[in-house]
Amino acid sequence: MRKKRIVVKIGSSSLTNDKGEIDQEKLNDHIHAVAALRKAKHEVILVSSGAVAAGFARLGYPSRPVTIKGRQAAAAVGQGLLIESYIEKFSEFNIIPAQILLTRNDFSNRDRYRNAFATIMELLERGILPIINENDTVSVEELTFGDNDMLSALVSGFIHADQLIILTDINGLYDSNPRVNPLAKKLDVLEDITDEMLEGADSAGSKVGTGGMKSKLLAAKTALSLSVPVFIGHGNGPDKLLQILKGNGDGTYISNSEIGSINTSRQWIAFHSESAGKLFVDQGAEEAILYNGKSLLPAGVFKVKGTFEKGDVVEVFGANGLLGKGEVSYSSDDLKKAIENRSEELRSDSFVPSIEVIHRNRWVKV
Ligand SMILES: Nc1ncnc2c1ncn2[C@@H]1O[C@H](COP(=O)(O)OP(=O)(O)O)[C@@H](O)[C@H]1O
Ligand SMILES: N[C@@H](CCC(=O)OP(=O)(O)O)C(=O)O
Repeated sequence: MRKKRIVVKIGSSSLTNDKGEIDQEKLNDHIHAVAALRKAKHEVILVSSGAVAAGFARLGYPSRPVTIKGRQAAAAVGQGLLIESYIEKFSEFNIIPAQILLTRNDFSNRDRYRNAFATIMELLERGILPIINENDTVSVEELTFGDNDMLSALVSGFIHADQLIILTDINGLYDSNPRVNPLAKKLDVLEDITDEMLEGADSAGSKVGTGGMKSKLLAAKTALSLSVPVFIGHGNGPDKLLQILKGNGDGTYISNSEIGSINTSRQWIAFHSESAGKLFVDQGAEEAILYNGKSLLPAGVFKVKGTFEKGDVVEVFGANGLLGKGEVSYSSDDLKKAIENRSEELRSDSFVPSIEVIHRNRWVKV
């Protein structure tokens, strides 16, 4: 089998018990499976939850804390315990783990995004195993990824992974929550995540997990849009991840061969950038950027809203609403001037559009 780059996301329920401790047996199982993948020369990146679940008991909480500060304190204790266990157990296989803690902000800031990317690449090149978790201590609600499922999907796209494996406490996606509906049917292979599936997926998870199956489906949808195939399910033994890669996993496979890959800087524009302004374009421009793969030229822009600099990201609107986002080659002041000049020039019928407002390589449709 060709060497692959694989992101493995391990949920809290697959690492810890209900009492707030790391389940050494479950952890050992994952360690052996990751070591087997590495032995087969695949590159592995772990996204590991479990900090809160591994830490709350030591702080004297009877169950997963409900307050943000309680969860953050539990994560601060639990993350150390988790990494300690990973380092110790992986050392038996001569695998060196590296801890990476990220927030949503680290992705929306372009420099931090590039730095995180460069660090992960350097680690992989040196044969290190990156273990990523959300930086819970500084993540207030609006700065979180929502859950580690979405974090694993964004990381998979970011590093152009060949496969995202989401390990959880259930063997895949069912058409409704099987813990509530005993007649729920398992879905083995999917090409897309539909609204109906999202409705059938509960956001209630296990006692220690967050987001339930719904967050996994939303993550899978994002991974698919980034052209990364996804597996959701579980398994046992050192062979489980290799078997999943071979298509023999106990879970749901989600992939769509029609989706093309999207480069890292366009991913940043699509998923992480904050918009600094709005452009309104005419019908000709709409057709050019949506259907003909063209750059947006000043001639097609009739209104500019907001104050932005060259290099910022703006939203582009057509007659029926938002069309997409792109990086502008003009500041708002210069673009407004270009439009005003154009009106004057048009009157004299000699207007020649200068450089593009948004280059097609810096543009993503919604
Ligand atoms: N449609 C569904 N199919 C499968 N599981 C579902 C569905 N809806 C909700 N669930 C629940 O999602 C749980 C897994 O989510 P969660 O506890 O957040 O996992 P993790 O800790 O691995 O992230 C399952 O144990 C199951 O109870
Ligand atoms: N950063 C948190 C992750 C919480 C989370 O998303 O949990 P899960 O639903 O088990 O993947 C932790 O480590 O506890």
